[in-house]
Amino acid sequence: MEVSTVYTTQALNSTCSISTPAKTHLGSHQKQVVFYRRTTKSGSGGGSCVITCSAGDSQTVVIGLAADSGCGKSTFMRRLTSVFGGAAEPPKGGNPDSNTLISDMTTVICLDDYHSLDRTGRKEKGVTALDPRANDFDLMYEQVKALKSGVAVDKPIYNHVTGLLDPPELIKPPKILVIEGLHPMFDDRVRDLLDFSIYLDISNEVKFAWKIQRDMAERGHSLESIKASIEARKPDFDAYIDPQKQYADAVIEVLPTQLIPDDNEGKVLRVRLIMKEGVEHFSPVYLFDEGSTISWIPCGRKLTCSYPGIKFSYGPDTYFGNEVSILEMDGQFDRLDELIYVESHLSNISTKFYGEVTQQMLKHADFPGSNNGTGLFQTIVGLKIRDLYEQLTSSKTAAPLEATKA
Ligand SMILES: Nc1ncnc2c1ncn2[C@@H]1O[C@H](COP(=O)(O)OP(=O)(O)OP(=O)(O)O)[C@@H](O)[C@H]1O
Ligand SMILES: O=C(CO)[C@H](O)[C@H](O)COP(=O)(O)O
Repeated sequence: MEVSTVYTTQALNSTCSISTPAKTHLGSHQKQVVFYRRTTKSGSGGGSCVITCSAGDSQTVVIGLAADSGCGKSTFMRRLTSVFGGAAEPPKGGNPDSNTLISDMTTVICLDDYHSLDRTGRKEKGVTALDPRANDFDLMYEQVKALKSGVAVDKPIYNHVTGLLDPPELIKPPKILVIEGLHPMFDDRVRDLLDFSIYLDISNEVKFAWKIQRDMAERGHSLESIKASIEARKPDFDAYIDPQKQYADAVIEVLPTQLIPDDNEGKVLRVRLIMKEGVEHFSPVYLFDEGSTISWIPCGRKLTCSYPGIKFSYGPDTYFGNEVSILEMDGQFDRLDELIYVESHLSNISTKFYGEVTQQMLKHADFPGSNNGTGLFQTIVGLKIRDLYEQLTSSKTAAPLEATKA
């Protein structure tokens, strides 16, 4: 079923006038946001209008996090929001099945909320949720653009419990907006709104091991049904989700270990942090010496390692034609407090004090991946995002001063 709800865009602390779309001359403090009504099944109720607002000074920094379902987005988000301090919670007094998480600094919205077809609708049309035809990219673009410009929106909610589209919830523009889900970099208009983008690239073998662990243990699914669901999603995953990694500023790639020959357990992981060079406000992390090619086995007097050990690598490379730096960790930590030894050999990690990475990792030692490169690199990317946010916001406040000087 398609949806006939009208989604409005509300201005926060702003004066707005609504008109039909037209070329309008905007004052320097005015923002123009076009919002769309979804067309009903009969075709009525569609169209668009324009809201012109005098928005506040603060602008929202927008981060995109793309990954397939069950690939660690929620875990990554918990690590990221923790870097900014304060716990992230669903909107107070709202829909208990809301997918949104709000903390002092961040609002995380799940792009599943832009499914234009509910579960029955997808079944009727024979499309998966990964298919662009099951998602409303016009609305996603308009609402992310509005939030980025300081304008609140009524965002739809996709209810994962019922499989239905619930009435919308009000989202106010936060300091940092994270859009996480299947398609944050699919639509070029949405992609252009991102200040930084991350792709979690989990290899098929590892994805399968994680899904089995979660869906069999926590959701009572059978091995056969898990296999069937992964297979059914694969063509659309390959066509629409995976290609987004070429646009990401940072990719966390998770592969089976190379330290155990023919390992098929998926417990020990080789994790690669692929960082694009030349991204404004983001300088890649390095090991020992920037730009060199390094291989490092830190096990010994200062780092306890049991079989199969730990190996780090670092160096320049290319990825989808772009220059990148890649930091790799294969293996897992025995003692998390000894991570400080590794941390002290990494540079450009954007910590505010010595040992901050280790402190963050210890704080969330119970999160999945805390003993390997997934947790380590997610934490580092969280710190890099904090740094990017601080640079972006300080350059915005510094701009008028520079203008005065000139
Ligand atoms: N780094 C990791 N190491 C081991 N297992 C992990 C890791 N990250 C996630 N998992 C496993 O994958 C499951 C899904 O993780 P998470 O909920 O963070 O993913 P998600 O992408 O948000 O999933 P969904 O989109 O389905 O809600 C976890 O319950 C855990 O079993
Ligand atoms: O990929 C997904 C989430 O990222 C889901 O498969 C998608 O949202 C469809 O949800 P449901 O399982 O409720 O049908």
